[in-house]
Amino acid sequence: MLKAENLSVHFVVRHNPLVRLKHPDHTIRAVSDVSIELKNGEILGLVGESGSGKTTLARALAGLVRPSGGQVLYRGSDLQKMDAPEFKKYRREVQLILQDSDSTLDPRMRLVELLEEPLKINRHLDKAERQDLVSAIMEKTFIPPSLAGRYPTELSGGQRQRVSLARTLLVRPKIIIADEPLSGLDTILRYQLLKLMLELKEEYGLSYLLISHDLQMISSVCNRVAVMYRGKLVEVMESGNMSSAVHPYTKMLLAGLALELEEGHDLHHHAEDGQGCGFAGRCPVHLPICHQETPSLKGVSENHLCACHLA
Ligand SMILES: Nc1ncnc2c1ncn2[C@@H]1O[C@H](COP(=O)(O)OP(=O)(O)OP(=O)(O)O)[C@@H](O)[C@H]1O
Repeated sequence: MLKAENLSVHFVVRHNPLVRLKHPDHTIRAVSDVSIELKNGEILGLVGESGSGKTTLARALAGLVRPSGGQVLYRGSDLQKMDAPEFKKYRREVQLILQDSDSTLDPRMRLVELLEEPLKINRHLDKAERQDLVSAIMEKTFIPPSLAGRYPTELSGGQRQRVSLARTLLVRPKIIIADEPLSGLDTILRYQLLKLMLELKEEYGLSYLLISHDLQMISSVCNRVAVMYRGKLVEVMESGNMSSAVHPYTKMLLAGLALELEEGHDLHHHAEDGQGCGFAGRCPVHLPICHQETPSLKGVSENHLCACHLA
């Protein structure tokens, strides 16, 4: 349904001496040669530590960042070749919810206005019809009517995330890309929001790309999980099969170890800046070849891909 084919997104940063030090060609390779498909009705999880390129990949899939190489295909159509009406439809059908809902909600608008806004932009409805839809979505997303007149700063983090979800649903998307939708929420609120998202998936016929640092949470709700490290996919597998993870980085994530970084570890140094596997320097089982050749993502069993020389 939504496909990245050999997708790369590079940022050229000319005036930052620190970037120049780490990337002599001034280029940060945030996403490098990524191929993955979100299938119709699927919940696909994307995990990886900070700086691994998850948000950049999400933004490219949502049409917000132009790829440096490769393609994004939506129902077989190349995003770069869509005309304006096609692209507008695409932007409506593929919605991105960001981790920081505070920045996407206009602080000058009351909750009810925030919910009416996407209906004004995307649909030709009169005031009464808009109000009916707003009331219905508030009920579905458990936003009490008593909050209708509040501003975003007068809402809790969990309420703001539900408002973001409600705004997104009002434009009737087919795909929701949710970038850390649960971050900043306590355990109970995380569980409630996740449960709500899953219930609404069936009702609205949605497919989800869920992005998170939290492999445990992601694997408990997703059909498949893609693991990203330094701009590349290192493993893609069915989430029911996580115990057969092969890549040493996925194993570290599963053991809850990978986010425990050694002091001075450079998260933002990307694999393509040197030769070999980007994980070799941290890998407990690396071989000489890991420092010489970049492993490609290849099938290790049915529906299971891994980029590791040892796989
Ligand atoms: N607009 C930009 N200009 C320059 N570099 C960027 C830009 N956006 C992202 N980057 C860099 O690209 C790399 C990947 O960033 P990205 O935000 O995609 O990672 P992430 O995995 O989503 O991280 P986090 O989990 O912290 O959100 C990082 O090195 C980041 O500094």
